[in-house]
Amino acid sequence: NQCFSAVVQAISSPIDTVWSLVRRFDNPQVYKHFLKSCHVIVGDGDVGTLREVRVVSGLPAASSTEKLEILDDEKHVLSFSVVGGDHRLNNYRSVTTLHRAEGDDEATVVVESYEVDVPQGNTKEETCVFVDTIVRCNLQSLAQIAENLAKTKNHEDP
Ligand SMILES: O=C(Cc1cc(C2CC2)c(-n2cc(CNC(=O)c3cnc4ccccc4n3)nn2)c(C2CC2)c1)NC1(C(=O)O)CCCCC1
Repeated sequence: NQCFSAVVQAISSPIDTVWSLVRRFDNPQVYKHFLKSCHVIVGDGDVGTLREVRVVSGLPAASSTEKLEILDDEKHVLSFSVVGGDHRLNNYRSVTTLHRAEGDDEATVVVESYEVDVPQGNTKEETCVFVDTIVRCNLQSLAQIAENLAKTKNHEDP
């Protein structure tokens, strides 16, 4: 019994700027503010890399072990799965894709879809609401950082 959903976020920043943030599997805490730290257990940041992330204190879980499944710099696709940790997100796997916004080269649309097992004692609906909320937070934070980066870059360029 799994739940599937997707979150879409428009970002006023060029696709390469947004991708430079999303593609860093070794440094997710740049925009995922529920994460306190991340360290790579195995690998060099390419497909197959394993990371351990620690969440900020005060949350029920403490850590999660995650594996990079897809990293495509041409198609702007990143996918990872959760393979361990002291939480209840079993068989979580997400795919994040970036798209140039129609008719605006300075804008990007991010689509993050995921699947996860519905935990014992929760409904499909509750699980989607729970995960959608976190993913939406992450993508809103990504938008803020990417838009700030785009401003500074434009400022530097003559
Ligand atoms: O952003 C993050 C960081 C992140 C990672 C984790 C867990 C260590 C993995 C957590 N967390 C999870 C928990 C314990 N509750 C669950 O397990 C859990 C699972 N089913 C549920 C279903 C319904 C209701 C409550 C549920 N409750 N305590 N803390 C958080 C807290 C909630 C804000 C944030 N993680 C994702 C990412 O994109 O990196 C996006 C979200 C999915 C995982 C990947």
